[in-house]
Amino acid sequence: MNQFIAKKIQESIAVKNAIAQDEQLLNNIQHTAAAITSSLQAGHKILFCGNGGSAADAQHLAAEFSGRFYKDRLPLYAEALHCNTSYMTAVGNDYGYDQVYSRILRGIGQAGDVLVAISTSGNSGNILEAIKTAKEKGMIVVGMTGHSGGKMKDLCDYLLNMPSDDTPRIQESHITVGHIICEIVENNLFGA
Ligand SMILES: O=C(CO)[C@@H](O)[C@H](O)[C@H](O)[C@H](O)COP(=O)(O)O
Ligand SMILES: [Zn+2]
Repeated sequence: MNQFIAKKIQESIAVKNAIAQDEQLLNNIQHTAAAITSSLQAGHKILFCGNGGSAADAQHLAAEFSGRFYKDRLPLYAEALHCNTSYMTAVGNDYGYDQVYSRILRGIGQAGDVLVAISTSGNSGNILEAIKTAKEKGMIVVGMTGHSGGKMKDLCDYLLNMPSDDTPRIQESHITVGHIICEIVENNLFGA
């Protein structure tokens, strides 16, 4: 059993090592942090969405911005879109689950806001609909996906496609990269 556990840990490390050696992906992470910084500086907001574990990741990362990360500093405007269960159950029930994120974006999304769309497959219907609406609104779209990017591949302004096809390993890297982006943005806005 310990061998199995050690193998899983090595697999998680291998994905992170591959990110650290991928100059293009590192550049995309850097550019994403710059875009989020500029959006917040201009008074816009950062909205996150995902399903299952990626909803948890969306909520986790939004809270780093809106609550605090390393620094005791002003709060930043960031939200995860799934947190109102009355909204999610009503819109899922009345309009269909594919509409749950696009509908709220139609209400609150504004040009210049950033949507961080998290999907390991890149193929979840509600995430694809959210991206479509965000683009119609003039929002900036950051996609966090697995290696192929799925259908999200050509729809995002910034694609952070983790070099793995294994859902949990992709999610672990999304959180690592998300934390790094939070740290860069916090340093940009409040000093290193
Ligand atoms: O956390 C996990 C697996 O680690 C699951 O809850 C997973 O997030 C769900 O199956 C999602 O529905 C997968 O959707 P996606 O990442 O392909 O968009
Ligand atoms: Zn999971």
